[in-house]
Amino acid sequence: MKLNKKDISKALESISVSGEGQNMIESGVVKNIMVFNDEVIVDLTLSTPAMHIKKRAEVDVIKAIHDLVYEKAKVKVNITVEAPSKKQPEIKGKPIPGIKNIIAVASGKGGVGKSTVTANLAVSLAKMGFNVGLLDADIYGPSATIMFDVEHERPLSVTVNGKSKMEPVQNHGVKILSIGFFTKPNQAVIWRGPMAAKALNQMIFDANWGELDFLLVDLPPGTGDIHLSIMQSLPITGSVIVSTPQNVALADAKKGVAMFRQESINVPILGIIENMAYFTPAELPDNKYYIFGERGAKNLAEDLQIPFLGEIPLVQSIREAGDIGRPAALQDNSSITKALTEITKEVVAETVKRNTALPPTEAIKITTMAGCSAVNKK
Ligand SMILES: Nc1ncnc2c1ncn2[C@@H]1O[C@H](COP(=O)(O)OP(=O)(O)OP(=O)(O)O)[C@@H](O)[C@H]1O
Repeated sequence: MKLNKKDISKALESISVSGEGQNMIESGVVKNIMVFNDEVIVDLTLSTPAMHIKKRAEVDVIKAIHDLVYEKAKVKVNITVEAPSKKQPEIKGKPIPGIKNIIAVASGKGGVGKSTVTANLAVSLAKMGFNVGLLDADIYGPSATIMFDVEHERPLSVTVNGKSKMEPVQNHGVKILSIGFFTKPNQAVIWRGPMAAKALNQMIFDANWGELDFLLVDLPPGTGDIHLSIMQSLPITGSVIVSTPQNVALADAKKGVAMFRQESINVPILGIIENMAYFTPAELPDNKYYIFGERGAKNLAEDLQIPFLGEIPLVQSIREAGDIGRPAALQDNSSITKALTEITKEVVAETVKRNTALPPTEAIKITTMAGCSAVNKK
C-alpha cells in the first residue's frame, strides 16, 4: 500500500500536546514526515527530556497512523530534544486565558509546611483584593481540601461556551481544585508521572477558573518527574520555596532551587520562605526557641542569591487553624496574620519585579493591585 504524507499529517493532528492546548502539527513538534510506500518516518522535536513524555509521543504517533491511516504501516519515530536555549528565566507553555500569574510553591523536603504556607498565601492575597485560585497538585498528600474545609464537596460540571468544564470549589475567597477531590480518603493513591500530569492538566485547562490574578500551585514535595511535567506544561510566572531552618530541609530546598534553575525548566525563583523559624509558646509570647536551628533558610537565600521573603514561627494556632479548615491568615489582627501579610506582600512585590524583567505576555500581567502597597516598593 502506498501511503501519502497528507493523510499522515491529518492523523497527527488528532494528537494533542500535553499542556499546549494545540495538536502536534500546530505546535510545530512534528519537524518532518517522510513516506516510502507503507513506511513512514516521523521526526519530532520535543522541549523536554522526560522519558515518559518521549515514550508517550512515540506511542501516540504510531497509534494515530495505525488507527487513522493504515493499520499495517511501518512507522519509525525519531525524537530529538531541544532544550530552550535562552539562559534567562522565561515564561513557558501556552498562556491560560484569564490567569495572570501562576506561582508554584515547592519545598524539596516533605512536611515542612508547604501546603500550610500556600493556603495562607492564598487567603492573604484574597484579603488584599486579588482574585485567587489554588491548585493542590500534591499527589502524595493533598491537603487543601482539609485546610479550606471543603473535604466533603466536589467540583461541579458547568458548560462554558458549549464545553463542559470543572467548576472550582470556593471558600474563604479562594477558588480551589485539588487532586484530593478525586481520591477516596484513606486510600493510598499511586500516581505515575503521566497519570498525574494528565489529571493536573485537566484541572488546569478544563476548569472554569475565570479571571485570576494569582493561581498558586501546591507542588508535591521532592524534585521528580511530576515536577518536570507541571513546569513544562504551565506558563509559570515564578516559584516560591518553603523550608524549615533545619539542615536536612535546607539540603532538599537547595535541590528544589537547582531544579527550577535547570536549563530545561528555567523557572524564575521569587524567593524562600522560612517556616517553623522558631517556636513561641502562647504563654511566653516574647520567647523564641530555635528548635530547627536559626536563620538556616535566610542564610541559604543569601548564599544562593535568592530573595528572602520572610519567616513564619512554629505556633500551635497555625496547626490548629489548618486542621479546622480556616487558615491562620484569616484571624483578625493577630501577630501571625501580620507576619503572613508581610510575606504575601513580598511575594507580590517579587512577582511584579519579575514581570517587569520578563517580556510582558498576557500570562504575566497583573491588573489588580487593590489593597497592596508592596507593589510600590523599591
Ligand atoms: N508554622 C507552623 N506552625 C505550626 N504548625 C505548622 C506550621 N507549618 C505547618 N505546620 C503543621 O505541620 C504539618 C505539616 O504541614 P504541611 O502539611 O503544610 O506540610 P507540607 O510541606 O505541605 O507537607 P507534604 O507536602 O509533605 O504533605 C501540618 O500539621 C501543619 O499544620
